[in-house]
Amino acid sequence: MALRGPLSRLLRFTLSSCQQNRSHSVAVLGAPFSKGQKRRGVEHGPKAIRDAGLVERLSNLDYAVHDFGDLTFKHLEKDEHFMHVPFPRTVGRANQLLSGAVSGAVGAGHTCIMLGGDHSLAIGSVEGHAQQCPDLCLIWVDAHADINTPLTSPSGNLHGQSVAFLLKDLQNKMPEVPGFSWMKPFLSARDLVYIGLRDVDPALYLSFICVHYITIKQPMKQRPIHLSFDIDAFDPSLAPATGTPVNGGLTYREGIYVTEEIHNTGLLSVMDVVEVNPTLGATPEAVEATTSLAVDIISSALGQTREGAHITFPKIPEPKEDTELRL
Ligand SMILES: NC(=[NH2+])NCCC[C@H](N)C(=O)O
Ligand SMILES: [Mn+2]
Ligand SMILES: [Mn+2]
Repeated sequence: MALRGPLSRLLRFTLSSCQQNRSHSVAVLGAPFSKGQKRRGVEHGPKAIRDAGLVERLSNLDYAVHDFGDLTFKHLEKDEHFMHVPFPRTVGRANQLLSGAVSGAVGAGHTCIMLGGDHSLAIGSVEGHAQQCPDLCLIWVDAHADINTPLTSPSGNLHGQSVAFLLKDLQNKMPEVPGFSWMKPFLSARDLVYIGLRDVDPALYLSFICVHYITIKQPMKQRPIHLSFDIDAFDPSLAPATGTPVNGGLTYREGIYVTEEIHNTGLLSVMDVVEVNPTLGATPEAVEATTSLAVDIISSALGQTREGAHITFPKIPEPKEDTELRL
């Protein structure tokens, strides 16, 4: 007999791996991968973000931090271009591996932080998340919409196409890309929100309008959130060590505001932080600024506040006689 009513709702709530212990347990997953674009160095992102003190900062926020280390990705030998898209099978395989790892981490009850790597990794990260939480919604913070298809992409780079692999709405616009037969698009455009866009390719203008139109008409409900944060959403003066910087980006305050508000929903389930490329900073300070910014947005998405801890005094302390200032 199928359960109905409050009990079945309670059981569904209790059993959902999307809800378990989320607030106290964080999985950190490194994805040192750069083949979704042509500038090497972004594979050093996970180490650079860890070296900027990530695990310590999260532990100070009272999380049990489980650092699962870095995934090992292979470059596949026979991996010819598909149209003008480089390394399709290598990118597809890397994402398949990442998908399994993210699914495992979410299934085990952790909030998962995925450190990239380039933004093509969002394909596997969101797919793996959706295996556990099919009702997730996606918040994409980025200078770029990353919604090109192989036919519209000016560069061929897969990091500019991740969203097109995920969206059901673009299914009939996508050719079959070798390396991706393990997945099917599953996300609806109404479950996607963009923040920070300012370099949108002309060919994808129409689908972009469609995403926004639907999003505004149907605001998101209480769903697990996948936050995919491309560090180039920030202004290059704040995050210079990245492959495709665009002027006029988010200020520090705007970026922290976004992550604080996402924390306040209590629904953050997976966060990607991608496109930190420590080999592209002009100086060590430029690299340090970018990596510590990455640590700041992760900490803020996990509950660090700018106002400090709230300590409530039962009675407001008053100065005693002998603490008076004597000259
Ligand atoms: N994840 C990124 N940084 N993407 C940059 C994409 C740049 C350009 N729109 C392209 O398709 O090639
Ligand atoms: Mn970008
Ligand atoms: Mn991106």
